[in-house]
Parts: sequence; C-alpha cells; structure tokens
Amino acid sequence: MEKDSKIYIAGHRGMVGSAIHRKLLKEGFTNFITRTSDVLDLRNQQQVADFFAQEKPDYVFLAAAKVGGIIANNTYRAEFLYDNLQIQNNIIHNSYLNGVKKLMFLGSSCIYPKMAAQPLKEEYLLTGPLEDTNEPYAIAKIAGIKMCDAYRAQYGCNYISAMPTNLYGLNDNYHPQNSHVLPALIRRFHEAKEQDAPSVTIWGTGSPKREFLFADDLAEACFYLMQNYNEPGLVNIGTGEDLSIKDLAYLIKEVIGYTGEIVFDTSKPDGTPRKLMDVTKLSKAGWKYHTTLKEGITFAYHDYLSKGVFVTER
Ligand SMILES: NC(=O)C1=CN([C@@H]2O[C@H](COP(=O)(O)OP(=O)(O)OC[C@H]3O[C@@H](n4cnc5c(N)ncnc54)[C@H](OP(=O)(O)O)[C@@H]3O)[C@@H](O)[C@H]2O)C=CC1
Ligand SMILES: C[C@H]1O[C@H](OP(=O)(O)OP(=O)(O)OC[C@H]2O[C@@H](n3cnc4c(=O)[nH]c(N)nc43)[C@H](O)[C@@H]2O)[C@@H](O)[C@@H](O)C1=O
Repeated sequence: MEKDSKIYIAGHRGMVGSAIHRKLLKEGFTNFITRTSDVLDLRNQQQVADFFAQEKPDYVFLAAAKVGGIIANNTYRAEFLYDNLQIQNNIIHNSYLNGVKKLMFLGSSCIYPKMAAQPLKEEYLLTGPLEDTNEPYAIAKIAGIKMCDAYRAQYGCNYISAMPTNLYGLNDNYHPQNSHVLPALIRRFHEAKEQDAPSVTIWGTGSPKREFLFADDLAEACFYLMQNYNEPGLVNIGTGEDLSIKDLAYLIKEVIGYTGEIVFDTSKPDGTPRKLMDVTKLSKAGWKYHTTLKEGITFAYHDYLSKGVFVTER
C-alpha cells in the first residue's frame, strides 16, 4: 500500500476496524473511505455494488460483520449466518468487479473443529465437527476464506484471510448478553463494585481456556500482512498463550478492585474447551504481540469508563 492509496475499512467504527484505522493513520496513510451501517447496509447487494462502482478503492480491510459472544451466537443463529454471508459476498465480489488490488478478510478462531489438537494449526480447518453454539458464524467465516481463495484461483485476486483469536480493546461491545467474555466481565465487575454487590456471576464452569489479543496488536499484524503476505489459505493471529475463564475472571477482579465473591452459573454453555492458536507462521515472519493481558485489560477498562453512561452496546 502506498501512502495515498485509497483504503476502504469496512466496519471502521468497530473494535477491529477502528484499531486498523488508528494503525494506518499512525503509519501516515491519509486516503480513507468509510461508511456507517445506517448509510451503507453491507447486506444490500445493490447498495454495495453502487458504492464500489463510485468509490473504486485500491485496498479493502473487511472488518465489518455480525459479531458477538457465545450466547449471541447461539441466540441469533440465522442472523450470524445471513448477515455475515451477505456482507462478505457483497464486498469480496464487488472488490473483484472493481479491480481492488488487495483485500484482507477477517475470520475467527471458531472456524476450527471443536476438539482439534492444540495449538490450532491452519491445516486443521475442516478436519472435524464445529462447536455448535457458533456453527452458523463459523460456517460463514469458512465460506469467506474459501471465497477469497476461489477468487484468487479463478480471477487472480490477491485476497488474504487472517484468523484472529479472541480479541478485546478500545470500542469493544459491552452489551450484557451479546458481548464476549472479557468486556462482559469488565462491565459486570465494575457494576458490582459500584453497587457493592456481594458476588459476581461467571457463565459456565470457568474451566474453558481462551487466548486474548489486544485489538491494537491485531491491527499491527493486519498491517504487516497487508504489506507482506500474498498467499492463499489462512494465517492465525494470536499471542500463543491462554488461560482459564476462571483465571481471567480473577485477573479482571484484581484490575477493577472488586472485593466480593465469584460464583459460576453452570446453566450457561462453556463452548469450545480450548482454542489456542498456533502462531508459528506469523512469528517466523517476525511479528509478536506486545500488550500483556493485564495491561490490555487496564486500557480496555479505562476506555469503558471514558464512555460514561453510554457504552457501546451492539
Ligand atoms: N471481537 C472478537 O473477539 C473477534 C472478532 N473477529 C472478527 O473481526 C471483525 C470485526 O469484529 P469486531 O470489531 O469485534 O466487531 P464490532 O461489532 O466491534 O464491529 C463490527 C462492525 O461491523 C459493522 N457492520 C455490522 N453489520 C453491518 C452491516 N449490515 N452493514 C454495514 N456494516 C455493518 C458495524 O458498523 P457500524 O458501527 O457502522 O454499525 C461495526 O462497526 C469481524 O470480522 C469479526 O468476525 C475475529 C476474532 C475475534
Ligand atoms: C471470538 C469467539 O468468541 C465466541 O466464542 P467464545 O470464545 O466461546 O465466546 P465468549 O467470549 O462469549 O465465551 C468464552 C467463554 O467465557 C465464558 N463466559 C463466562 N462469563 C461470560 C460472560 O459474562 N459473557 C460471555 N460472553 N462469556 C462468558 C463462556 O461461557 C465461554 O466458556 C464466538 O463468537 C466465536 O464465534 C468466536 O469467534
């Protein structure tokens, strides 16, 4: 990408899209195209076709999607499949029709089989059944990867697929039910501290393990890949370290300074027992994350507090 390249960040207001935007601004890029979903509904084929014909971006970061935690995925199964298929089909196909030089598609670690060997290697894709709670979302993401590769094979498109692990950071989604675990617990421990509540409830058994990457570190990796990676297939992006949900809860409790008890609601699903990414591909290329989990939680908590009463709920 050149400094004056025309860059479209789909989902620029989201946690990942805004992190990518910050990174590109820091690197001196100036020529951005952005649209909010109320102006351009990426599920609408004609709106997207008209937008691409009019704007003809040189580069595309596809960070727009219907995203949420385990309960949201399992509740809105049709929307997670339909919205994500529509968004990615429209953006990938119209990028091809309008000569986009390079596109990055963002998948997720949930694309891998529920019981795959750990850490997860890229070649484990489609080697076993998926975790049921987020199967619709995972199927959509797998379709996106395959679509990028199919457009490379038939039309020579340089479209790459990045697979981030669980993410957190600035502009995260703090919706009490629809959010991911880390932002959900930041909000719940904060509110419990404010209300002097005797305990905080964690969903599930607390025994699943998860890996968490700060969104600004992800943006660094996305920038590196957009500048240097031109292969089919997928690239895992993660820290290579994980911890149990129980240990995460105690870490967030410590950062926020909550002194009550932690209880577990085992009526809620645990989901995949573990999904640690094998990050050999990227680490061989010299990329490594640098925001520790405790630092990142502190940054995210301050960002949450800075938003006052209005918190970003989606
Ligand atoms: N969060 C995580 O833990 C992980 C996320 N990812 C992937 O990263 C990408 C971004 O996720 P994240 O930043 O967390 O998500 P967010 O929910 O923070 O942002 C999603 C963005 O998508 C846009 N969007 C959603 N639906 C539409 C639509 N119909 N039309 C136009 N825009 C739409 C929203 O735009 P607007 O604000 O204008 O409404 C929003 O800015 C996704 O592809 C996700 O799968 C991958 C792994 C983990
Ligand atoms: C990124 C990834 O994110 C999702 O998969 P997930 O990692 O399972 O999602 P999660 O963050 O919601 O849960 C992680 C673990 O944490 C436990 N947990 C405890 N207490 C709360 C809680 O309060 N909220 C939530 N959401 N989870 C909680 C929860 O029970 C589970 O065991 C999918 O979008 C998937 O498609 C995907 O891509």
